[in-house]
Amino acid sequence: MPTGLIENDVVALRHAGIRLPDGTWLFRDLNLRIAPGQRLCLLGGNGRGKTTLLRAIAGLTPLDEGSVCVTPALAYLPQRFHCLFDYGVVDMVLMGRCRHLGLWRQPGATDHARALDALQTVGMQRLAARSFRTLSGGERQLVLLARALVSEPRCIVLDEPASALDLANQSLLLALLARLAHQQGISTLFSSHHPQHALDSDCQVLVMRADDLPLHGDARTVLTEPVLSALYGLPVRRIDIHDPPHRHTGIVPLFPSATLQQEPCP
Ligand SMILES: Nc1ncnc2c1ncn2[C@@H]1O[C@H](COP(=O)(O)OP(=O)(O)OP(=O)(O)O)[C@@H](O)[C@H]1O
Repeated sequence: MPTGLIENDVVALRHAGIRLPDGTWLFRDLNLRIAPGQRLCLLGGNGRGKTTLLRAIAGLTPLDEGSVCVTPALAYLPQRFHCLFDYGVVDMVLMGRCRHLGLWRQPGATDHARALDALQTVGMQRLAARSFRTLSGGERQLVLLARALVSEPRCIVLDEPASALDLANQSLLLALLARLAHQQGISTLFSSHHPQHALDSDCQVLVMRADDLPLHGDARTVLTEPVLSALYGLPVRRIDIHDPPHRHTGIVPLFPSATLQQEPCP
């Protein structure tokens, strides 16, 4: 077990803090434990520190205070991925096998089969013969998710994984993360600008607020209308929708521009 992790936890942050170059703290005294199969959605406005926190958990940004311990089997999906070389899609997915291959070993038939399986899981098997650089933003996000899957992770850290996905693929992503959690005990931490994703996934949330401590807890409890309205600086309503046998909660932001359009021109 890696030093600093308690029981089966895959992530442990203790009194974690990161300071910006101007001396202000992006977050401070943050304590967080992620257990196997736990899903945590990070919410917060632009520039609140979601990417920075996820990068710190992935070991890519150092903390200025406190400590972070993570499982060695952690996969990280960045918000944007610039590919220096012209890799094929399957080669890109196979990079996820590096940890299992060791130095100088080429991926074998089993690794290739796993890569194709993972592409199928994310609905991207039809792109197997393409160059990664030629893919659209959403296709890239899904291929990088396949790369994370073949690494056999215990925890996946995803920075806005749905930012380029259409509604069907957002649904596929959320269902996949839930399945990974329930069937394989894989934990996920993901950031989003869609509180709906946290509610629909019935997961935990960490709400990163300006000038206040983060709120942490069950999405359905934490994401009240006052909390959402304060977070985004505009009125936000929660609407319960009963679509038997399912119950959904919709999040509706009341954009001022919508009301302006209804006012008669002077
Ligand atoms: N190297 C840096 N130098 C100065 N400021 C930085 C640096 N890196 C990040 N920041 C600032 O830290 C803040 C948090 O950035 P971060 O990318 O973590 O926010 P975010 O919540 O992921 O935002 P978004 O939702 O827009 O992606 C931003 O104000 C950003 O400008």
